[in-house]
Amino acid sequence: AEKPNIVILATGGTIAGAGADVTNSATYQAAKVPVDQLVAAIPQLQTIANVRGEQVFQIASESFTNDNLLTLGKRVAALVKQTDVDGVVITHGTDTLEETAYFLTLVVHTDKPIVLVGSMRPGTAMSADGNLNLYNAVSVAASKDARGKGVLVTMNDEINSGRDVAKVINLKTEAFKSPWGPLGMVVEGKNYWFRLPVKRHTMNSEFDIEKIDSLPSVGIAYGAGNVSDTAYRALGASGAKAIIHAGTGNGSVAKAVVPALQEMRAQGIQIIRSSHVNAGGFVLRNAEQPDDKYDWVVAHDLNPQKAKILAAVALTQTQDSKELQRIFWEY
Ligand SMILES: NC(=O)C[C@H](N)C(=O)O
Repeated sequence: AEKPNIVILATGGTIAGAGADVTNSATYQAAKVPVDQLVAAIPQLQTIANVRGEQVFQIASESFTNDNLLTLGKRVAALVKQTDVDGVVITHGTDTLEETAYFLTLVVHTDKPIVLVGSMRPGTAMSADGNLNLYNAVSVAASKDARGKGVLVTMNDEINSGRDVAKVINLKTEAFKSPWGPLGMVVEGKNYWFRLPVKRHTMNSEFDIEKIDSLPSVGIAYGAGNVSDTAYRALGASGAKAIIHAGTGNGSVAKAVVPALQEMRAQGIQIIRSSHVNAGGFVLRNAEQPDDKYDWVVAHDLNPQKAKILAAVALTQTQDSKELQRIFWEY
């Protein structure tokens, strides 16, 4: 049988990082090694697929911007339309990998596998995790059984849904978890699936990267004890079209913050309540705050940074808070 054709789009991150010494697992520079070198380091890739690399960016992912998301999204969308491309792998820093994975889930219309991958240690370190993660990513992207499952993330032998996976711990190689568990495992080039995403994604999404040329500004402000409304008001004054409340617990909002959010909603800014609890928040309408009365939106199970991505994408299409809430339930 002919080998599938896989394109690796490289964007930087620790998987392209380099340290001064093999003992440097945490002290290193991200985004140093070019994609051809990453591919050449794993000759076994060519036994599972015809692999070629493209350097899209060379940046640490904490510096990803909306422009980077749009450029990458448009490149992925163009590639998956090509009959000579069977799957796309994206090497990415881990800090915002969960945002890019969700963004692509929302805006790229394809059933071809799109797999994001990073590493927690640079390739120069002892027990570097990048090569195995990348081998796993290519093997998942090259397999027919990965089709139609939405954008995927392969880290630490797990296959997670790009929708809900998040970086939950730093330094450890077991850094990525979904609150609802992995979709499967990849072991020695074979996939073992256990569940499927039910939220709308890729080919069933109403959003399309080919129709999106800019994303509105969406800000995140963090709830904690003794919080004031300063950050919230500053975001509103800076022109944010939506504010994600990274709330305590159930997305609860401190008394000191509620009036500012009511005022900003009256000015047309969307207020979206999410939760910053570590293992996965889940915010319900009218629990903790009267969302119907205030015309606020809840982020469902999306963490604040994923809620930011969905809000930005949704606001390219609607300014209606009820529509926005529908979208938050469906995606
Ligand atoms: N492990 C990593 O990739 C972290 C790095 N700061 C990045 O996101 O680019």
